Amino acid sequence: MPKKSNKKVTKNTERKEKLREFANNRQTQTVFGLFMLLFSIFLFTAFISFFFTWQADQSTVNQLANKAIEAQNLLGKLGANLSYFFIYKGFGVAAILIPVLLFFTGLYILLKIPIKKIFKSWNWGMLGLIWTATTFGFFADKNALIAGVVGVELNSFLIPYLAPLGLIILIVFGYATYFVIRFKITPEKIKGWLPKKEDISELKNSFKATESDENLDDEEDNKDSEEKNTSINDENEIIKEKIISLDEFEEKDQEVKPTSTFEMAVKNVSPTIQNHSNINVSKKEEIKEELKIDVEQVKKEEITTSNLSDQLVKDFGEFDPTLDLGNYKFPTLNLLREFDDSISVDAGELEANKNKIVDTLNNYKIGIAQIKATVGPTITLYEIVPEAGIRISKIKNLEDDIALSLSALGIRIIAPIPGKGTIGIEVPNQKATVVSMNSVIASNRFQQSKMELPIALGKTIANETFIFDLAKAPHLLMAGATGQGKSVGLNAILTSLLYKKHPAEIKFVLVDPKKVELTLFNKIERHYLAKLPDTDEAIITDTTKVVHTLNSLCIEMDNRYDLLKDAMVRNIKEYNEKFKARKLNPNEGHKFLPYIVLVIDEFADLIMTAGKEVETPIARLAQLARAIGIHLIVATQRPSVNVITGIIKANFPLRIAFRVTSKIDSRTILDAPGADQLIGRGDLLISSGNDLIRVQCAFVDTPEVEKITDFIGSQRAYPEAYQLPEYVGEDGSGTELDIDIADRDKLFREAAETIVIAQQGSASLLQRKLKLGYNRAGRLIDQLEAAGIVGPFEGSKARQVLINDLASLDQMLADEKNN
Ligand SMILES: Nc1ncnc2c1ncn2[C@@H]1O[C@H](COP(=O)(O)OP(=O)(O)OP(=O)(O)O)[C@@H](O)[C@H]1O
Repeated sequence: MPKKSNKKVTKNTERKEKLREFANNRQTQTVFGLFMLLFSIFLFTAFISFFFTWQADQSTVNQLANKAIEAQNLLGKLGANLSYFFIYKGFGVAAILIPVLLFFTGLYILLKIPIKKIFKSWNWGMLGLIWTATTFGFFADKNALIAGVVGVELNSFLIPYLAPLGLIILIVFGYATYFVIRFKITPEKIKGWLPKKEDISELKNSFKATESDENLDDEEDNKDSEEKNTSINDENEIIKEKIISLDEFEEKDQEVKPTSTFEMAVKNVSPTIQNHSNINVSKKEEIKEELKIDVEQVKKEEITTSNLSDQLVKDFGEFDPTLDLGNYKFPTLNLLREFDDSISVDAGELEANKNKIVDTLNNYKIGIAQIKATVGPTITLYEIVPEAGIRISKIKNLEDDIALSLSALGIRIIAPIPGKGTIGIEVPNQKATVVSMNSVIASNRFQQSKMELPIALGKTIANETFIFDLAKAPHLLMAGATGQGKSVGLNAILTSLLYKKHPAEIKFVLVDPKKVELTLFNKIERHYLAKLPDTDEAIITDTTKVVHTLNSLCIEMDNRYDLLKDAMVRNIKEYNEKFKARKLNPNEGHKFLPYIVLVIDEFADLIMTAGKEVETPIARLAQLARAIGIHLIVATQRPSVNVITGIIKANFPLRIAFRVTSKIDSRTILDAPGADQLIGRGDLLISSGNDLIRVQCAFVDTPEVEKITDFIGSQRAYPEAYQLPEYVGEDGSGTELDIDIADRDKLFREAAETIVIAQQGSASLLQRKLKLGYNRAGRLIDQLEAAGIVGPFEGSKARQVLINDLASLDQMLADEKNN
């Protein structure tokens, strides 16, 4: 029962919410406002017309449906009937107020004047209606056309109680109250409208400017003649002079500055002032009292309680970036395969391993006080507490001996386990359990995570789902020997993001030199991928394009920083929040910024072919892009120092190592050994700063990725992939060809011969044969294309060579020279 009532309540609130949305919609308001406006004009016309045609139209009353009857009213039968209802049956002449009120209501709605004002007008309007009807009823001798039934009835009701005189008093009181409250008319205000005494005296004063001193003196003399002697009078004269000039000084608002004579006078009279100060002060007060200040009523400035952005949010709600693909459905869990995730390590295996560990250690005289096993999906962690006085390094040195006695690969000793005070020995299970992508995606940890870019990588040794936030990472470096699970790991990362982020919130830039690993994601190009303008494929497989894309991302980064600076925020999260709250104007170039995740598979290959050209923009992005939402995931097979250079390493604090072949490789990636002792098949170590965590990567295979990309790809998409800013190479090689013969590279002829001999139009051939850098080789190919020696760019295929042999080439170049 309570559930049912809860449902009812939520339904009701939903309905109310929808109604409120509808009412707040600006279109609804405009239509309603217009209707009010026009309806008021309709009523007004009908009412006026009614006063002239009411007699003729009497037959139409209540005969709306009767077609035989015609109305004289300008607005037909409906006008006649409405007028009859409002005027005759209602308020008489006062009913004119109704269209007036409707008119202002419509106007208020159209101009978005707060609803409070509309209610206020109607309150006063209704009061005015009743009162006017009552007044007309009284004076028009209960004529229903003038006073309406309401006016007549009110009169009939009130007169027996108040008698006509009482009613008049009541009516007058009513009007007076109306004016006092509505227009704030108070006795002071009325007094203020009358000409003031002070004004008159001021006028007089101005006429008698010169005489005023004497007059004042005379008055004083009369009043004080008995008390004061002549000397006082003389002194008073001087004092008066001072007072008047002081008043003038005050009146003229400092127009007249105290002059030296004035100062002199003050000095001269000062002793007398002291003697007769009482008289002088009271006189001054008298004069001052007469000059009362008329304080002008300052109109209260209208203020709005909400600013523009709040108003916009109120009217249209927060900006919703997902609205363009409002019906987008996130991939469902059933697209991912379910495995039997239950870990089955039999007790015998655990006991046997325990005994072997204890025996091996005993052989080296290491006593164990305690041993505990934690069973994970692929390995079991045996935590041992050695007896007091045993050196940890002694156990660490026995790694190989323990591995030998357990006759198992991938034994790793963690001595001590950070924060635990025990020594860990990781022993692979005989039967590893596959961690399904389904289980990690379905885990509460992932589903309820509030991270910006949550990634469910797999399960830890304690069989807990391991999640990290790519936004905080902020870049990820992955390395591992071939066949150890890197591609699966990349797919797991991409899948996690696809399950959590709407296409409006994230875009991927995928670089796949192997051309086969990420092709499945082509299906979601228009949903999730970003690409350079005027390129066909969103997934980048060609080194030139990689360089252009990386530089384009750098431009995007700079643009985004400009936007952030404009918006006065520090990172993309704050920026997007501000944009959603409609505090940033799209007309000033602001837009919702999706996260951009750049995934590079096979980084080693890129460094080999393009060297500095990729390293520099990658380092720039890695250093600066974290705040503006561009994150890098770089994977490589070859974790050698010339691939993972110092500068790259320094900017990729989060690193994942799958199994590698040597300790040196492990150190290159993780700055620690251990990756060489992993067992492969998705067994990985992830390091962020000092911590090394062993995780079994979730397994997602190609059919699953295909199902997910099919699911997303079949839905409505954006018209095109997210466009990255255009990048034109320093030499313009991004778009244009070098046509001018004079600008040709010195090695042009040599390059042409190499290409013609090999009959293969590729930049890498030139790089190898002529020992050139990628840039120069690329430029040469462009020049060869402009000269008509090689054909246009054909994606992954080498360019066609248009000259068959050296003789034809010589001929062609000679012709070119002659021309
Ligand atoms: N998490 C995992 N769980 C179980 N098996 C895995 C896992 N990851 C990888 N494997 C197994 O390892 C094989 C190779 O994985 P993957 O293709 O990802 O390796 P790779 O490192 O990308 O290799 P290459 O560099 O040659 O592309 C997979 O076909 C799969 O059988």
